[in-house]
Amino acid sequence: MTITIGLPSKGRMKDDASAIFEKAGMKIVAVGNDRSYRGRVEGADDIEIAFLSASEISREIGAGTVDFGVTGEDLIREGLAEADSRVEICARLGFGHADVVVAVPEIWLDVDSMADLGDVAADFRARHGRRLAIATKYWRLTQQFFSRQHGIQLYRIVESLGATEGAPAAGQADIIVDITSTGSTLKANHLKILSDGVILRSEACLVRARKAEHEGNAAVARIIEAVRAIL
Ligand SMILES: Nc1ncnc2c1ncn2[C@@H]1O[C@H](COP(=O)(O)OP(=O)(O)OP(=O)(O)O)[C@@H](O)[C@H]1O
Ligand SMILES: O=P(O)(O)OC[C@H]1O[C@H](OP(=O)(O)OP(=O)(O)O)[C@H](O)[C@@H]1O
Repeated sequence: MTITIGLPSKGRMKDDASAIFEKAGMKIVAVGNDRSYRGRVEGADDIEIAFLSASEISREIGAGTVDFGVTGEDLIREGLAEADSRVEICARLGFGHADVVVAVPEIWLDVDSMADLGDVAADFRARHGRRLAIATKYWRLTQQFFSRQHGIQLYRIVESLGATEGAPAAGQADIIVDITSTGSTLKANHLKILSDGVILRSEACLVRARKAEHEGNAAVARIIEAVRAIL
């Protein structure tokens, strides 16, 4: 069986992901020229590398078209329903740290927690004639956190594909759910994170598609062991 590993082809995780594999004794070499989206591991003919974007990796692992991948936990949990039954997080890799958070305008002085936000959502329609609007690209995580974990049902999600932090000032939404690492984008947009508003602490992970053929496969076990050994 050939084992396919999805690695980031671009973006902030690209270099660190390749470096982890190299450190673990799996040197990645491109097949063909530098712009090729296929690679292999030196000395391991049974491993193939597919270079994909971080969010494609999450999707392909869910579909089982790659066996392993390196991507952010946020993209796994946002991209896949019932993620834990479909994929295994084999290792947390120590880079690509970012938190998915609920942030509200700093001037909402009496809103500090999800309970406070629940109160605001409950009488938002009476006060403003519409539901509380949340700008985000994290639909699934937002719904799980608001509806299932906090019992907040009265809101509307406004899809945002970029510059999410600007949505409240632009009047497109009231609050946001987005990723933050240093916090400087939130600050620049006068937003604050709620005290219990961290939905997920994400980082880059080695993720495996749960497949029957992996059971008892020595090469699969070796890849996991090699990566874990250097962390
Ligand atoms: N400051 C940050 N902003 C956004 N994402 C970050 C940040 N720090 C780490 N990450 C993580 O990086 C991953 C996304 O990486 P990147 O933005 O490089 O992907 P991408 O190449 O843009 O993918 P795609 O084009 O498919 O969206 C996510 O898992 C995210 O959690
Ligand atoms: O907390 P901070 O350190 O300020 O980082 C957070 C910001 O960084 C990312 O945007 P980026 O500009 O990287 O663009 P992208 O979302 O298109 O990757 C992310 O979407 C946030 O807006």
